[in-house]
Amino acid sequence: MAAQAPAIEVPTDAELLQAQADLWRHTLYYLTSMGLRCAVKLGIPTAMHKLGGVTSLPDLAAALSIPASKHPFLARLMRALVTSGVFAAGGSDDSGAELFRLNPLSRVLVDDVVADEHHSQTSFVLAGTSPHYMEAALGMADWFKKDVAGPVPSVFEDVHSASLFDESSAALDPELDALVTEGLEAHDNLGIGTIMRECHDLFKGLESLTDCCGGDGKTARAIAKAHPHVKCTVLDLPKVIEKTPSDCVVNYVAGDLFHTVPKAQAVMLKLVLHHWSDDDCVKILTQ
Ligand SMILES: C[S@+](CC[C@H](N)C(=O)[O-])C[C@H]1O[C@@H](n2cnc3c(N)ncnc32)[C@H](O)[C@@H]1O
Repeated sequence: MAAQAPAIEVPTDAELLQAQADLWRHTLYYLTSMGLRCAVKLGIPTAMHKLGGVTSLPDLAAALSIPASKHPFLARLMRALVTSGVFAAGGSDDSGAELFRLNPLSRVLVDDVVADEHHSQTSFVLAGTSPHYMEAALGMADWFKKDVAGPVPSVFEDVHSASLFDESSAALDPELDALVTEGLEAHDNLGIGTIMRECHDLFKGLESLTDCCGGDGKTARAIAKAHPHVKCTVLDLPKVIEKTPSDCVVNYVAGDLFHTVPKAQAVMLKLVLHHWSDDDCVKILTQ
């Protein structure tokens, strides 16, 4: 006799209403990311910066050349992005018009500003919300069902037959490859000022350091500037090092962290190990 499925526990009305609200939230959550992508593609943070960091909807619509038929939808987008914390509500102006402000998050999405500690993160957003990333995420259920012998490919590798950071991703989509590299550099450069201020003592007494996967060397240069006695070396892939102008502050080495890591008293692995499997991490740490 077939086993009977267990009875489903009946939730209370309050639980059911909460469950329904949560279900809607989780089902449509991707629209938060897409709203952020839309704001970046329209250049909303940069336009707000040029308007003094605070704007009414008509001024924003005019700055972005949004057609009148879409103004009510721009209002919805902005309110949704305030709710998700991308912008801040700015009260209202003398005529009672609703205002929106840049907050710390949207400030790092302002392009075309040259300042030591400003590194626009727009390429990170555009890469992370790109069609290739979305397609990979949509392939997750099929990926789970496939049994594989040997190393398990990531969902991205499974769906696109390409791996991030290597030649295959450049062949898949050169624009995405450039965005990913740019986005990582921007991320790498974002918090270095804070790290130098908050973790100053960490580098005391150190004579040499290798920044493994150190990209364009911004982090290593900041360390060398704050701690001139530390001899800094950057290791990254040849395609990254070839594009990095050499300087007299940091030593740049092109290579693969699985094969060689330039010798130093300390090795920095910032935002590296999460990308690899446990076995690969052991290989990296062995190096
Ligand atoms: C996510 S990692 C680390 C980024 C950086 N340290 C940071 O904090 O943002 C990205 C960097 O790793 C480099 N990379 C990827 N695979 C590598 C390998 N096998 N050997 C050396 N560098 C590699 C990439 O070229 C890229 O610059």
